[in-house]
Amino acid sequence: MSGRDERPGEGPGTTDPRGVGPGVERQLGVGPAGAEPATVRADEAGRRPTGGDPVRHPSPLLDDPVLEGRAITRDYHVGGGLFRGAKVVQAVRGVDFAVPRGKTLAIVGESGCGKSTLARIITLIDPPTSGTLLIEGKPVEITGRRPSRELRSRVQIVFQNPHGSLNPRQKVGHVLMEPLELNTDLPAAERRDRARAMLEKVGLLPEHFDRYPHMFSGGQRQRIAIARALMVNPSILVLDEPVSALDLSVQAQVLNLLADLQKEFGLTYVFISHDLSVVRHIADEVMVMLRGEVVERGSREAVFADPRHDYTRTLFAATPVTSLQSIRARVERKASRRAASEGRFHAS
Ligand SMILES: Nc1ncnc2c1ncn2[C@@H]1O[C@H](COP(=O)(O)OP(=O)(O)OP(=O)(O)O)[C@@H](O)[C@H]1O
Repeated sequence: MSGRDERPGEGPGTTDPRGVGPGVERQLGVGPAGAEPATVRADEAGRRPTGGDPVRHPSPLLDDPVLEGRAITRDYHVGGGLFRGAKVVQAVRGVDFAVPRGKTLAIVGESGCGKSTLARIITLIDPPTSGTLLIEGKPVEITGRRPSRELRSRVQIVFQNPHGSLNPRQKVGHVLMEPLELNTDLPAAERRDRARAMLEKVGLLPEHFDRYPHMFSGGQRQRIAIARALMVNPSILVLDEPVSALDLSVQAQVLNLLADLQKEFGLTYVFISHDLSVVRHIADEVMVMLRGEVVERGSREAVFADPRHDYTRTLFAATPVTSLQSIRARVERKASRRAASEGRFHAS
């Protein structure tokens, strides 16, 4: 999704990474003359609102959801000053979703459609302006108070950029143990054991505990970020473009790892991506967003086989959907071309 880096250590309960947290927003909310803020859609390029009900394909996945959103809306108040009212940007509008345990909901849509905003709401970083978020069947209160430690540990997030999301000054062991320090009362020895075991779960080695993030490749760093997210035993993982900063062959490895971890821990994923090849590989359910609203939703098979909303069709037409096998084949072709040209170089 966005190319921006998330700050290290950011997690549930912190303010918005762009610096407009709920507190600041409240200050911006009312202009001096008490005028109502002007309300605009997230997209201000003069395009028409989408309107209408979203296309809903029949979905077998909606029973017993572990994560549910009902009519979630998020407004941001921007601009304004002493003599001007703030403008309200509706980043997310009336969004409903439901994901059962152990399944993957993919959220797709172009830049600015509200994917990150929704991710921050689901991970309890940012409260919705209205609507209800339910985690494991329990509604999350929007009271302005920080959600409980227990609740925050149920949902964790992995960001796009493994370089930006790991503190370069902290050893991997520290990076992994930090969420346990913040969210649990586990003794230090147990925290260490759990961190070493988690490194193995994500395909790294226990001795990597004492190394620094810069000593790892991009794919390995994303494995570290995944391990950190799993340290507090979450039931839901929000994966915000988790492989888009990686090379194609590494993408496949990380996606396979995510699939294995999902099976092993019964994890529920919310997978945010603009890459339809990846979505086709990993999603059970697909939700297409446009300008803050859901325009189409359904099982992966239904949405890919029969996209009904004009926007979904345009999105699919603009992005050729390739299978992971064909990505791997492309990578292998590239590698063998490289090997052949190196051979020529050495022969000359
Ligand atoms: N903190 C904020 N303050 C003001 N406006 C914001 C804020 N966060 C998001 N927005 C606006 O809300 C809309 C949705 O943004 P969001 O980042 O959720 O979209 P996105 O689909 O994740 O886009 P991208 O893929 O580019 O990150 C955009 O118009 C954006 O400018």
